Amino acid sequence: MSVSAPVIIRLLASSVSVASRAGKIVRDVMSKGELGIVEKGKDDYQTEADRSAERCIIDSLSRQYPKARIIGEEDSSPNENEVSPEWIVLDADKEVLGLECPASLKGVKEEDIVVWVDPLDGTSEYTQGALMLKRDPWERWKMYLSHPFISMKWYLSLLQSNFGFLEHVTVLIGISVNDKPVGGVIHQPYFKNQAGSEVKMGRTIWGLSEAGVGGFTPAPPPESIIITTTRSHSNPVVEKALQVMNAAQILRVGGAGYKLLEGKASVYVFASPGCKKWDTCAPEAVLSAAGGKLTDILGNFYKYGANEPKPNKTGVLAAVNDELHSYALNRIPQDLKDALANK
Ligand SMILES: Nc1ncnc2c1ncn2[C@@H]1O[C@H](COP(=O)(O)O)[C@@H](O)[C@H]1OP(=O)(O)O
Ligand SMILES: [Mg+2]
Ligand SMILES: [Mg+2]
Ligand SMILES: [Mg+2]
Repeated sequence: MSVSAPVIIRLLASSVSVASRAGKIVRDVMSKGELGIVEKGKDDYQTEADRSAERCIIDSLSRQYPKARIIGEEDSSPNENEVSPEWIVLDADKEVLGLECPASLKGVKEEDIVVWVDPLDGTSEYTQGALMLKRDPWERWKMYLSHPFISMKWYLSLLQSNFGFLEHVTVLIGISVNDKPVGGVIHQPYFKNQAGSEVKMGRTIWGLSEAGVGGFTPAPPPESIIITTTRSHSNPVVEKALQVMNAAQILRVGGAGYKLLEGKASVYVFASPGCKKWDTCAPEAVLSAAGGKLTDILGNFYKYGANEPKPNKTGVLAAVNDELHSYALNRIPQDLKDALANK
């Protein structure tokens, strides 16, 4: 790797490479079928894929950037014996390495950086996707019975969804400096790239403040207001904030990363706690590098320093540009904003 490139560029390039490897781990765990689901809290689950992908990312990055602070959702403490050597990725994406570093980021030191890692965003959709890979209806029913958190309504909607919701799953690596997300990687393990008759799985998107985005072409915003929101963590306040938007359509999809990428919506509204710093750091970096804005429901930016609280207590409001962000912010009633702020 070019040691002359500024550390932000090198770290972003390393993150692009390791995110793809983590995506392969996510697919491999699914293919094996042993998900190892652990309940961390209400509506909050972890699988073998979350744990292994996190070890792959944190071990790979911390070996190369020991002075950066790296925080992962799953809190898996490094244990040399358990890390498979194939999970250590030391190469770096060539396209990102060749980027011109913005002047404001050239002087950033490794110790100034905080990295927020969500090894698998969209865990609900991932576990539900596993059901759909069971072709035998009896096997599928038995697996459903071992997923006590999937309601019958969801099970029926899954049966209609054909491939389940695996496409909503992403791997998120967000890079912050001075509390601000400046670089982000969003990898989609289940994105299908059609090359002739061959299908290659996986796509990686990156964004760097003042430099732009790569790995995809941001679509122009739809002409009418299309909102995206949670499909698995809704409640009456979340619904109230959606009703006031006067939207032409509401798309309910899983994961924080996928909502920002989907391209079909222009605003993301989630008036509830639940998302954490690792859910929003990478998406905020990519969105803002593409000209968008992500704040809480009150219009304040979250801070991404290592000692900041992890939960995004006051929800998420994101839009593809400032104008739509202001529109959505002004529509949310003050009493709803106050209720979230005082929770
Ligand atoms: N109540 C919650 N408990 C735990 N995680 C949540 C909660 N609400 C949101 N999240 C996280 O934010 C992501 C986006 O939310 P949603 O899919 O509901 O729109 C989820 O995929 C989940 O990330 P993760 O899957 O990494 O645990
Ligand atoms: Mg989780
Ligand atoms: Mg997440
Ligand atoms: Mg996660």
